[in-house]
Amino acid sequence: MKANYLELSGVGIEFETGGKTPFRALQNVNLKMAEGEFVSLIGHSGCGKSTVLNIIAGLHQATEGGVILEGREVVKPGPDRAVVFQNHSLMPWLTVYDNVALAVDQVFRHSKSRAERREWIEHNLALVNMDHALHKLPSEISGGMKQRVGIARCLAMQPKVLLMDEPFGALDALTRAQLQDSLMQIQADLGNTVVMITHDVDEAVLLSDRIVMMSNGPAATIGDILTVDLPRPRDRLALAEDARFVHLRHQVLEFLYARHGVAAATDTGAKPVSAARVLAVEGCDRTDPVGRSAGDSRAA
Ligand SMILES: Nc1ncnc2c1ncn2[C@@H]1O[C@H](COP(=O)(O)OP(=O)(O)OP(=O)(O)O)[C@@H](O)[C@H]1O
Repeated sequence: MKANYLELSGVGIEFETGGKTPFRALQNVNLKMAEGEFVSLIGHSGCGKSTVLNIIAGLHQATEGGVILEGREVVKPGPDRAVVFQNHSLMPWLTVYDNVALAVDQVFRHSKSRAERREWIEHNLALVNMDHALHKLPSEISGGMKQRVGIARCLAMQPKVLLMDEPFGALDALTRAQLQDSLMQIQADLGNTVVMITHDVDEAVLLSDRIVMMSNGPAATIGDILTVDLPRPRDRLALAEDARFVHLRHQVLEFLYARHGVAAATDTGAKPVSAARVLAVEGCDRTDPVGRSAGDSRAA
């Protein structure tokens, strides 16, 4: 396993706003990831998580600093980095099989025979338990199933890094839990290097090796990094009662609410809400969507 497999050094970005002053979204973001590591990005809405992911994906260019993947600078998108978005991005006119085939043909047209590609597509759909629906159209399967196909499509490209932008954010709690378990199993089997954005504190602790907690923007940066040293495989039911899990969860909440309370609270001079209060209010028994307003359609 390579230690500095993916490295962000001194990453900053300014966006043109149309006015005189550009908007500085990120400043001095530094992160080194090992091969096979699972890292979650968490932070309040609008702090810059997707921007970090897009810079790693090569969809945005950093204004300062840069990203090195396996010794090479990332300057544009490439098949070595696959992105899973919150809402599946399947082609509605293609079957489940053909949606995955599109990506597989692009990457393996010259290196795998037609029969090998067919086997590979079916194998990846089996990994996410979707091999029973090869010939269905996206409109004929559920939201969770579509998301499974999106994940299979990314896995089938054998990317060096899997980038996931709130992959389970739009799903109901039961489907989300099933997909989290599938993802843990797949990562245990394949050893993928994963960067995942989430607003769900429990999800971050359950899935990650490390949780990167971002400060509020503008000029957001990494505020702290929490190592999740819970042994694998992880069982969600057992962990719910596990003192270490509860402690890690509390540390994330402490960062988000006590140390980096929402901007509205600090702007008005009010004290940020304490993690203890959040836990007390929520009864400490549920997932904590971060930085979502009541009107936000993505709220869990
Ligand atoms: N292309 C762009 N042009 C101008 N500003 C942008 C652009 N993309 C992002 N921003 C701004 O940069 C900041 C970070 O946005 P980003 O989408 O990365 O946040 P986020 O943490 O992923 O938010 P959320 O959790 O709500 O998805 C925001 O203030 C956003 O308005």
